[in-house]
Amino acid sequence: MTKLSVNINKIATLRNSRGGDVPNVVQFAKDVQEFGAEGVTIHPRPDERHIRYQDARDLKPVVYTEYNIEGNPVKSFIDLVLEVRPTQVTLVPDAEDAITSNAGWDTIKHKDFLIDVISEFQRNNIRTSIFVDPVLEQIEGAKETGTDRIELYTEAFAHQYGLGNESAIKPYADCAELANKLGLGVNAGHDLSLDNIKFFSDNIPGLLEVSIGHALVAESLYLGVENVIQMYLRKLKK
Ligand SMILES: CC(=O)[C@@H](O)[C@H](O)COP(=O)(O)O
Ligand SMILES: NCC(=O)COP(=O)(O)O
Repeated sequence: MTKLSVNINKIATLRNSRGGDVPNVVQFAKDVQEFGAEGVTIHPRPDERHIRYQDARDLKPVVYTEYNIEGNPVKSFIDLVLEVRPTQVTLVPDAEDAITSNAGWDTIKHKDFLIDVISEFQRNNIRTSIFVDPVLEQIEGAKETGTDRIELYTEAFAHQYGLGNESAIKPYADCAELANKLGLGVNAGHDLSLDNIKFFSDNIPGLLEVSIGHALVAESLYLGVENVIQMYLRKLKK
């Protein structure tokens, strides 16, 4: 069974755009779990433009499913994760000015750094995952770092599948197979959506978890807007 972890970064983005506390990210995390989500993911960045470090702390007591914190392991991020102690930390090599994550780790070049950071988290009983492109050498490199899991970066698949290219699944399926063989758990995320998730999960062996945020929030808007407009109209009726 593949677990669905809901990335709530976009909820924080919406909140921050008005400066208040609407929508409330803690309440949202409680609600998505009530609705069946099997995990909550956040991706705090150093500029705190969406999820803030304080949100990570505030969410800890309410996330009773899997709590996954993603991010680039700069010192402030490492300190935060060690303080909050989520179920899982996912290491992502995103530049500070990147709009969103845009590449996986070079697990060969950064092997020593990753070994150090991963062992520190594991000593503190935090499961580790590292964000990787679907390249076999990178999966072999990931194994060398001692990580518990990998997260396959699915942007390329999502883009190609949207254009009708089903063969874009192949490198992901091959990498998942290799990871299974090497004893690495397999997660996946980025641009997964209602359109592509079934095909993706049907074709990836041993897929343990997907984290989905951007599309899930956009889809929730589209699928909820009719209901909300009707509710307003009912309240406006004299
Ligand atoms: C690693 C990954 O793909 C996601 O964490 C993604 O970066 C979501 O973050 P944003 O919501 O900030 O785009
Ligand atoms: N790890 C991927 C994630 O958390 C969500 O990415 P996206 O669905 O917002 O692209």
